[in-house]
Amino acid sequence: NKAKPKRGSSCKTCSLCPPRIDDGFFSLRYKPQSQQLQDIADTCIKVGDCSAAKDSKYRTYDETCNNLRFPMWGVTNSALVRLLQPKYSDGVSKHRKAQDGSDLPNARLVRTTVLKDKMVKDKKVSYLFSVFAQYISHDTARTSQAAANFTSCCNGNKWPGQVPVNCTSTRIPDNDPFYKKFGVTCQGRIRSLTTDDFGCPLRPHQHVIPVTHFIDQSLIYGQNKQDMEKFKGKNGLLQVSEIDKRIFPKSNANPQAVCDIRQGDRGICFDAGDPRPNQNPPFTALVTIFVRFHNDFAKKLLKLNPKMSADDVFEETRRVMIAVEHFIVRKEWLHLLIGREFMIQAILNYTNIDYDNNYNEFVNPSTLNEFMNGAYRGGHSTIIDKLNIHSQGKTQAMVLNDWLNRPQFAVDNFDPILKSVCTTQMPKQDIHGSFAMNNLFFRRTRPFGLDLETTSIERDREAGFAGFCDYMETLLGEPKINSWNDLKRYFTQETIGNMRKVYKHWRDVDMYVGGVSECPVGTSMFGKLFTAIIADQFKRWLLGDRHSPTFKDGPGKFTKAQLKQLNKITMSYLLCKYGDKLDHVPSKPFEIKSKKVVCKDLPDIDMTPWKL
Ligand code: HEM
Ligand SMILES: [Ca+2]
Repeated sequence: NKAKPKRGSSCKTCSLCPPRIDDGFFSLRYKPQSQQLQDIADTCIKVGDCSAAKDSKYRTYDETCNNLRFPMWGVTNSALVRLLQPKYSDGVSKHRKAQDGSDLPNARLVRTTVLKDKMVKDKKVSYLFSVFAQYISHDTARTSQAAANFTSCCNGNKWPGQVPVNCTSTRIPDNDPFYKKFGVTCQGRIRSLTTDDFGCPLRPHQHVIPVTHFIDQSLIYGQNKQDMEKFKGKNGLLQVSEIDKRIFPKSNANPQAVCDIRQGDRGICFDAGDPRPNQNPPFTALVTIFVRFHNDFAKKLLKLNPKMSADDVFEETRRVMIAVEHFIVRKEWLHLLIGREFMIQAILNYTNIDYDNNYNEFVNPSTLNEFMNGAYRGGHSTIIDKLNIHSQGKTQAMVLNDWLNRPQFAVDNFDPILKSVCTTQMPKQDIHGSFAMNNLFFRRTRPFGLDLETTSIERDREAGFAGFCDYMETLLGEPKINSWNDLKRYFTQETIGNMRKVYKHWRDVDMYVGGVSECPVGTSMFGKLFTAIIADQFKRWLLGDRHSPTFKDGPGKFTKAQLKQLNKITMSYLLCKYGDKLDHVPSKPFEIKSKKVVCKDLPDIDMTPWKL
């Protein structure tokens, strides 16, 4: 069943892309790494005894002892892992230098010259795809910031001369096409935490994330047991808030500090296992759907088994929630991201969920630095600047920048948002970001804001990634790149021309910039490099998880009868059941052209396989 992609077939909107004469990714020399030895970053984490966790059906909350041989793999506050050694100029933490020893070109200049603002719509995929992509990102990654005051990173909006401690501010060129009008010469940013901050003198340093690396709904349940206790309610339920007779995530105890609450607003602000449930209204809506699902399933479980303890109801429901998240990734979502043919190559082709023997204790399930600070940030080009919402015969535009950290919009327009994300075409995953995200981001009441993609370039440099050419040659085994001309294998002429305006040498091109600019390969949304990194990452998460819901010898496996029911909990099921009152939803909600499901015709899942 090895489906072969047609050569250059995915260059639908980009007729100028080169044919992928190397036959796409099927000839990759790159192999997902299985690590026989502890990753060096593991030396930072000490984990105690795993005997209690060994046979438990349930994961620990910080994921310690998921892997019994390497019990620190993927746990909260552990370091990312790397596919390639970094190229820090001092071997430890300082930015990579250009080939001639000078600094790499200014990140904002690279952004405006190579990654230009433009909105191209995807013909196949709905905006819900992007919202779910962010769900996975908040489950598995988060840039933790060093102790610094954001406003101190620039001198007002002016370049401070010397970047203050713990900041990685970007100098905005004086002749910037947008910021010049406003006299802005600095974009502030706080550096991310590294192993050094945790007293672990790794050389070169590595970045640490404050979340469990696994796909495990930690964005709902928290990153450790103590966190979880904050969200656990009575009878196995999650604590929730009730607004206008509907269920939403728990209210935030510090709404003024966490949310953007303006005069006349209702003061709505939520809290969840990851602190970003309020970030944008469609995302808040998706978090709410999963919170509602937890409480509905938990109630049914307790009704069926009145003697079950509240703790068991909570744990079992969490286990189901995680399985549902995994199954949506495997069955409905991942093939749209990296292409079915690549899923097959990476042994990730699940269309029907059944037992497997895929767990491999030598696969490190940790989040890759190249994924978090590289490939997956490319997804920012799929963020919509405004979403048209149809409600009560009227259409209003939700301008995303006006509704960041203001979840009230999601509460007031819950079903209309769900309908809209299913029927709106997603901005295409490509070299372009939106003007709104890359000039106006978080502008609040100002006429200008931040540039999210400049931040991605800066995070690549903080991570010390080798250049794009090194990645292609060393990681993917591509032929040596000896000239700008050789880059024609991967980019359009226009992209190469733009790169040449800012980079002095082709080997200077940043990994992020090259990766996001690459023409797509096969039916993947990405080029070869980002496809390979993302496939490797999902392989780690799905195959390196002892608690995989389908691992046949695993402690977390479901019975056959339970699996049959879980197979029915699809994205359309969740929308129908946990939207407020939707009549119908698409049967494939991540795809624009999809048949309808009439919600009242959709049977509930049968709970009997959970009868004790
Ligand atoms: C409206 C939607 C979104 C907004 C407002 C948003 C905003 C942000 C912000 C502010 C950061 C932190 C930047 C930094 O300081 O380093 C970030 C990081 C990140 N974003 Fe997004 N993002 C959105 C959607 C997405 C999507 C759709 C994806 C993936 C396809 C994604 C993937 C990531 C990743 C991997 C990171 C780095 C890890 C982290 O800090 O969470 N984001 N995003
Ligand atoms: Ca997680």
